[in-house]
Amino acid sequence: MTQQESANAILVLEDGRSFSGRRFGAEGETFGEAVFVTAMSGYQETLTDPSYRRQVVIQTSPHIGNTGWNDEDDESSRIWVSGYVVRDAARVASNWRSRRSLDEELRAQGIVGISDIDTRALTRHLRERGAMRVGISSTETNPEALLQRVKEQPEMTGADLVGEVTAPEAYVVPAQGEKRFTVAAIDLGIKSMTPHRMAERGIEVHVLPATAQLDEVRAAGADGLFFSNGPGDPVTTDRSVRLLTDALDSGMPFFGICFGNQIFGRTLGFGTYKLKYGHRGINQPVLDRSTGKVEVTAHNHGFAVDAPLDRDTETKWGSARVSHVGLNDDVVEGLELRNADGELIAFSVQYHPEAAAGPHDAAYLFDRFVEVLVRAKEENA
Ligand SMILES: NC(=O)CC[C@H](N)C(=O)O
Repeated sequence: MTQQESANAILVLEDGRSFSGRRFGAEGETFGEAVFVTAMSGYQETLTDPSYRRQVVIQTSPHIGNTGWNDEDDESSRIWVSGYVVRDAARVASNWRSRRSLDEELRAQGIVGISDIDTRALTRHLRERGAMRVGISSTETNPEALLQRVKEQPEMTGADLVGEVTAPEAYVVPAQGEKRFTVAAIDLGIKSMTPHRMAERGIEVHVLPATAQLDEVRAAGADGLFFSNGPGDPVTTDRSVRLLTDALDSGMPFFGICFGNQIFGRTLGFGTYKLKYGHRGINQPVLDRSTGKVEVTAHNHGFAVDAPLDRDTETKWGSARVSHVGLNDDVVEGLELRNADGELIAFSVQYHPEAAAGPHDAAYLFDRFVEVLVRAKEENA
């Protein structure tokens, strides 16, 4: 079916604003939190990122689908977004790795989308009013009726979604080359590039379900603990805060990404809050305050840590501080914890050094983790 022949569809925001467009992907009706992504490439990685669970993703880049869908770039076993919104869906997929079109993949996975929407107007609306619930339907023609159902949907604030995305069983990603360390990576919605980046550095990664506690981390023979990205509100992560507290009490090195940064923040005693519309894209500038370098980074977060930028915070493990700051809005983008000797023992970033998709400026953070593991091993030897 060509785009011209495809059926009409509607999109309705919870504040009543509506748009009409065309069905894209599966036919049907879907709901979620409306969020916009500014990346101009990497839609396959975006769609398969488990952190987008229960979110309807709007691409600000106007042409989507040009490179089709391949068998290599998935960041997990499936598409997780609850809906997909684009301006102009590519009619022809053209790439040597493409196996099928984006529309075919969305349909095969039952993902409802909409195209031919004024995504610029929609994004400006969300920037002004903030992220909100949305519905998309190719079966309903009455926006008022869809609006009623949008208002019945749960909000993202308070949402506990990790149980819907975590691995049911533990699995191992082997180290590449000589094995130097073992790390237990708690799967809160992990992207496959993350264990890959560690494996490239000689780390054997034991990916554990989100329910894992310290005895399971120990049983894996872990030299260090890692917390992944993940969907939902960080206030729902008490179980993970307990695990991280136990791990830090036992002197275990820690590294966290995104949701992992928010959980580290809570463990250090900081609060979290919801951003007006979040950071989602692959060209967000961040300052590493320890080196003064600016890096261009991949982001996907709707919540952030509330920690002071101008002073250190004393904890029972040592001194905590904000290590990275977003240069667009001064949002906390990283945290670090140093012991009484000033040595780094645990750290995290709010953004995505695994960079799938995105620039590789922040890859040094995996090397930083290796340095922390090396020192901890030397001290325990
Ligand atoms: N990618 C992530 O880990 C996102 C963390 C959290 N769900 C947020 O929206 O801020």
